[in-house]
Formats: sequence, C-alpha cells, structure tokens
Amino acid sequence: MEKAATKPYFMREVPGKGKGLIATSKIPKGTRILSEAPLFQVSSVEIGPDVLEALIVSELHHLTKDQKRAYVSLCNLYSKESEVRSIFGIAKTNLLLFGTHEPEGGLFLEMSRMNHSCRPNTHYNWNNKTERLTIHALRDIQDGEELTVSYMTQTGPPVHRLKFLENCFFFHCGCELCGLPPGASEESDMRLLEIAAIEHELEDGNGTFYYAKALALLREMFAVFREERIWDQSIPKVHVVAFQIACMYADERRAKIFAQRALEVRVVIEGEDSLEVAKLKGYVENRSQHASWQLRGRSPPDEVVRMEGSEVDDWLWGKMTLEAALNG
Ligand SMILES: C[S@@+](CC[C@H](N)C(=O)[O-])C[C@H]1O[C@@H](n2cnc3c(N)ncnc32)[C@H](O)[C@@H]1O
Repeated sequence: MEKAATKPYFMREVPGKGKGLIATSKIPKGTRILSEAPLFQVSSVEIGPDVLEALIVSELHHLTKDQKRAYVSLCNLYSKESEVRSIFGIAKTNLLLFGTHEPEGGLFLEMSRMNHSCRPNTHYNWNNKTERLTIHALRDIQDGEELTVSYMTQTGPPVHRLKFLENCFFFHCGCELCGLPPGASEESDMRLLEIAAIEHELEDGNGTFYYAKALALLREMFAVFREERIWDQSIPKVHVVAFQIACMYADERRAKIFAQRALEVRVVIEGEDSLEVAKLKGYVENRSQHASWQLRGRSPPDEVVRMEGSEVDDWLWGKMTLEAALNG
C-alpha cells in the first residue's frame, strides 16, 4: 500500500453539492489518501440533543481557535430549523459512526468535506488499532476528479438510494451514477436489482443451500459487482462469505484462496494495519480455526493439480468440476 506524501487533494465548491475534495494529482488504487484523528469522540451518536450539545460545547473548549473556526464552518443540514442550534446541527450533520454496529462516533474535519457518491472512488474505515479514520483509493483516481465516499453501507436500486439519502441526509443525490443518461442508467439499475435479488436468495436459502449453489450465487454476484464497477467493501465481503461456506464444508483449497483474495482487497481498502486484515491473515494461515469449520461435514477433496488462468476461477467458484476445468 502506498501512502500519499502530502495531501493529494484540495477543497473547492462542487456544483450542486456545496464544498468537496478534489484530487490534485493521479492517485493510484490502494493509496492511503487520508489518516485523520477525530476532533472529538462521542460515546454514542444517539444520545439526546441536550446531552450531545453539552458534550460538544465542553469539547469545543479544548480546541484551538483554528479548530473551532473549522468546526463552525462545516456544513449544517439543520440550519433552517430554528429550534436546532448550530453547534448541535453541525455535529448531527457530520458525526460519523466508527462502525455500523457500534454506537461510538467522532467528528472529522477533513472527512466532513467529502461528498457522497453511489459509485464512490474511495472507502473510509475507522481503524481501531491506530484510532484514526482512513480513506483509501478504490481505483486509480485522475487529477481533478472529485474524491467521494458512500454514506450508505451498501448500494441498491436508485429509488431506494434516493429515498434513503433524502430521508437520512436531506439531499437529492447528484452523483455520477444518479446522473447517468436513461439508457446507461437502466443497465446499471438492472445490475443493482440483480445484486439485490441474489442477496435475498442467499439470505432466504441460508443454511439450506448446497455448497455448489451458494458458490454459484456468489460467483454471479461478484461478476455483477465487476460489471457495475463496484470496488468497495462488497468485494471482500463476497470473498469472506465464500470463505465461510468453504470452511463449513472443510474445503481446504478453496477456503485458502478465498481468504487470500479477501485479504488482498481488504488491504487495498483499509491498509496493512487494519485489524480485519490481521484477522484474514490468520485465516490464510489456519483455515480450520474458523468457527464454521466442517459444520456441514467435509466436501470430497479435489485432487491437487496445476491449473492456469481462468481454469482456477472456474474451479474456485464451482463453475466446473476440476476434471471439466482441466479437459477444457
Ligand atoms: C458531510 S457534508 C459534505 C460536504 C459538504 N458538501 C460541505 O460543503 O461541507 C454532506 C452534505 O453535502 C452535500 N452532498 C453530499 N453528497 C452529495 C451528493 N451526492 N449530491 C448532492 N449533495 C451532496 C449535501 O448537502 C449533504 O448534506
């Protein structure tokens, strides 16, 4: 993983979105663009307005003049609601949860300037080890491109995305994906609907599928992610699920490759120092430590034979038996 030497971006007005961050040079995929400590942390973003406001006022006392100035200049979604005071409105707009299932959050001055995209070019992660927020490039980013993150935990069909962003963040999304011309938009919509349908099928069939069916669904989902140019946490997630399923059947060879692939993409989006990366490294070394190891018995082991290129993928995702992969 490469680390940007100096800030590879600057802030400017972006039409229709307020301020945003713009790349000042080409940023290769996997680059750590930002590693930011929180201005302050809160134990829960869900605490009542009065308690939260009192907490922030006390935090602001510890800040420098420049930090205070930067805080009050942040975006405030609640500025039109007279009963919401601006200190609280700014916090509500910009506080970021450390994890989807964790109540804790923090306020990050730089990250707060990043706009949302339904097809983002960066990924953010709270690193519990370094206690910093990191931003990594999901793909090569060109000089002059806006740096974007997703405010959603996963993508979905446009009606759901737009409704979610309007309800939770009070804006109408003006990202590249939501602004696609009708033809291109329909193709993307179809792919996103297909992903949602596969996710449902996997959830519904959880526990009842045959191994091959589960792998086939995951393979299909991965292919659609690639077509749709989704490179975010969905990619390691697909590989982690495939790894868990391979573990259930004690399928040693596939489990190792899925763990390795999940690890490679996790490093791109979170960096070598992420705890999740450390966990995956452990699984690459020792698959049978996984809690689901052999829960469904043991799949007949494939013979160890040399395979090349697409043969490996066809075999890995269960598209072909080892024999068919080798006999073309
Ligand atoms: C956390 S702030 C991001 C930085 C903000 N643009 C600023 O000027 O500080 C979130 C706000 O930015 C705007 N925004 C972010 N992503 C957007 C998008 N995709 N389309 C339109 N507005 C967006 C919305 O007003 C949203 O409430």
